[in-house]
Amino acid sequence: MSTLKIKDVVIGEGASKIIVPLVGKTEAEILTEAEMVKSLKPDVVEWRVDIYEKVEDLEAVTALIAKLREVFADELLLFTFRSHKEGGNKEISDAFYVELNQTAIRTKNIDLVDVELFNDEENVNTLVATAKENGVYVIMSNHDFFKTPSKEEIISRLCKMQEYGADIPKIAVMPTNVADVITLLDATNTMKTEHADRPLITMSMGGTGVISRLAGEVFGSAFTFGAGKEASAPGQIPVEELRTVLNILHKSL
Ligand SMILES: O=C1C[C@@](O)(C(=O)O)C[C@@H](O)[C@@H]1O
Repeated sequence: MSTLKIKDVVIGEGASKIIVPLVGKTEAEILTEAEMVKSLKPDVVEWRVDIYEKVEDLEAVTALIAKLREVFADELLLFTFRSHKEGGNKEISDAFYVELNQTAIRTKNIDLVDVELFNDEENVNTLVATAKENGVYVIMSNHDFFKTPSKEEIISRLCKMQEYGADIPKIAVMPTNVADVITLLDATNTMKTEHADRPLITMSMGGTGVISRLAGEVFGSAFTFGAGKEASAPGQIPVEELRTVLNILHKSL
């Protein structure tokens, strides 16, 4: 597996890097939250644009991206529209999903964009191509908020993301028992050692899955999401606590 360097962040080496989501609804809330999140010194800040009240207004989205870029001049900025079917807040058409993400990419004010795997193949290809043309990195993602697919299925989805040209494949699944968490960790380790030629992000959500958010350096997840003002998914723990555990693990390895 090779590492990926974006600005000063070397991904896939050392302790898992920390991504903190912004989950405000209004511009004022998002900008206040941004200052608070900046003080937590994240490696990456994820703007969950599906929560923004004006997500359907491309001019408003573009203007807010520019303001977030000013706040996060040094951190990496990740633009994510999480669709309703994958645990997000809003339903939009496929056509608008492409338009929204292309608009964000073309501002060149973001470093990374989230593209969901389970989309029309042509749309996924279009978004990957637009990102590459504009120097924006793609995190390709898939979420199952109800269950954990088999190890083979998890690996097959992550491999499919590599085939699409994703810079960082990502999967988040929900465990219904401890064995499911082990399945996710086992799939991550096998992916890392046998299939992946680039960094990955995996997590098992909810309380039972928290170990997967802490032990990425051991099993092969290059990033972990920590809660800033508020968690954006079940199982995220506050950044300060997360960093403490990541450092303990890193020193032991
Ligand atoms: O895809 C992910 C991962 C996530 O769902 C989590 O479980 O930490 C949180 C989301 O904000 C992010 O877009």
